[in-house]
Amino acid sequence: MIEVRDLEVRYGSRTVARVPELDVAAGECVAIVGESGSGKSTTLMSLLGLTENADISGNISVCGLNVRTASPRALRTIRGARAALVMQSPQAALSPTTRLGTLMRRALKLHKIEADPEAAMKAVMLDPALLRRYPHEISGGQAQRFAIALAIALGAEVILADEPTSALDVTVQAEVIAVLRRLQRERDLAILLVSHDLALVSTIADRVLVMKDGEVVESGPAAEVLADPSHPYTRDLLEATP
Ligand SMILES: Nc1ncnc2c1ncn2[C@@H]1O[C@H](COP(=O)(O)OP(=O)(O)OP(=O)(O)O)[C@@H](O)[C@H]1O
Ligand code: NI
Repeated sequence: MIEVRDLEVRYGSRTVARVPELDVAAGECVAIVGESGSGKSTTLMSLLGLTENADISGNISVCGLNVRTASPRALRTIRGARAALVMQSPQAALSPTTRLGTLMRRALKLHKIEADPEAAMKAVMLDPALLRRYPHEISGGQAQRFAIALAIALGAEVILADEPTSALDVTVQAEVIAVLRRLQRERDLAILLVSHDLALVSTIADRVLVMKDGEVVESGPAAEVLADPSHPYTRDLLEATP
């Protein structure tokens, strides 16, 4: 579902992310971990062509679409429905004056998809009654789960999730991860997850990429990398994990 080769993202003369190889198959979860500023979000956003003012080179394919050469229209279809982005603070991306239910129905109509909003809410363990609320009336974790519910309703095949980096949000993250994990199994979703939290990643990811200063310093099966890290940086990251 995701195939990346020789990706390089630059802002001006500065290379902020270099990813030689990144593949995510259906039903698989790949996590990008690394400290703040290591290039995780930049990598994720570049996969949907959402990095503004960045110079990008390399090959990016998402749901079979060549993201770098695709028409704006083809890109919109992928972004809106087939590959869903779950952001660090999804509330900011939702219209503040529109109820969640209206938002979901509009998105379904736009993509000409028939789905039951209440069933989608239940699939992410949210009370369907929340559909009557406005985005500012729900918590950050609920907003992230709503973004996933929206993706589910639209029939997304790929989920790109950028986890909150605040240490205070651990329980919220665990909630969101639990939902993703179940959906991955039930719906054969391809998940690319960005996180700074190795403990969390170890519970869901099949494979891990460890980034530092824009470079992938280590990658491989999650169990192997986390049990026996070969790079000193990964060892430090693990030691810093409670
Ligand atoms: N629009 C931009 N213009 C210039 N530099 C940017 C831009 N966006 C990000 N950067 C830089 O790219 C680097 C990587 O940022 P990125 O947001 O990808 O890190 P991250 O690993 O996601 O960090 P965090 O865990 O804090 O979210 C940082 O040094 C950041 O300052
Ligand atoms: Ni980030």
